[in-house]
Amino acid sequence: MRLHIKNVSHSYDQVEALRDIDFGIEPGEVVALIGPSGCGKSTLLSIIGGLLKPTGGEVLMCDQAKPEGCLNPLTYVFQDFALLPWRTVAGNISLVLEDHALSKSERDDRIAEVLAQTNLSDFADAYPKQLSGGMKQRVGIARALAVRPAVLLMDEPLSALDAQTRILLLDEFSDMFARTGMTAVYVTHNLNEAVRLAHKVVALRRRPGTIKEIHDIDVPIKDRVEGMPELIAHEQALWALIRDEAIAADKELEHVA
Ligand SMILES: Nc1ncnc2c1ncn2[C@@H]1O[C@H](COP(=O)(O)OP(=O)(O)OP(=O)(O)O)[C@@H](O)[C@H]1O
Repeated sequence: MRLHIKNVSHSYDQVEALRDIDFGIEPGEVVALIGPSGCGKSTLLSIIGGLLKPTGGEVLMCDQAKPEGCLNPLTYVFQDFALLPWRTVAGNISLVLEDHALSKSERDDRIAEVLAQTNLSDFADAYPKQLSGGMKQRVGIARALAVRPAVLLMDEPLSALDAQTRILLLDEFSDMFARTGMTAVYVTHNLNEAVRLAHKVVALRRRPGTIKEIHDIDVPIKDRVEGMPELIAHEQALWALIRDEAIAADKELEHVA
């Protein structure tokens, strides 16, 4: 499915969060949204996902192409996992399937499939409190994949995890994108994640959030490895783009605190 973010603007009462954001998301493309705190990344993701209606512009689905068996074209992966503690891993995944007309065996097959894809098959009956943060986020990914989305919307999915787990999951995300050719929008503060995962990085400036630059990364995702000179160069270029505003945003937050 191709999306067109067409002249999207959004204001929260007096706060102009986004102004005239315009870009396309092609099928199979991973787009990272980066920029300083408060530049409107999460607002834009919510608008793309249909959780928030923009005060100007629109998000167009330019075609209806969806993966076979797609139950929900736009699906979220949350920073804080958003798992129900009283449900098992399989039960948490089942939750997103229960409102759909699937037989029990179809549901069980889908659950088994996404558990296998996320290396969780042995943990189907575990409860969230028994899992590490990295495992919980794998469940978040499995739950999102269970509906076979056309576009995966990921809001800082690694930011609640410790450094080692981030490295491991970043490798897994990279494998997943390379293997499945999935379309995704990935919000992050972390430029290393952006250059490992994205074909296209949309850098926003703040007050109001506008596009500063759309930066293409033409290294195939399957060939990207940590520390690769091309990726380091892209990361440095992105940092040069947002550095001054990131510092300004940080000072402001310190001041507020
Ligand atoms: N519900 C809301 N009501 C009022 N203002 C809001 C609301 N949500 C966000 N804002 C404001 O809109 C602007 C953009 O916020 P948003 O959370 O989208 O930015 P962000 O880039 O995702 O920030 P961060 O990187 O810190 O998560 C900020 O100035 C923020 O204070």
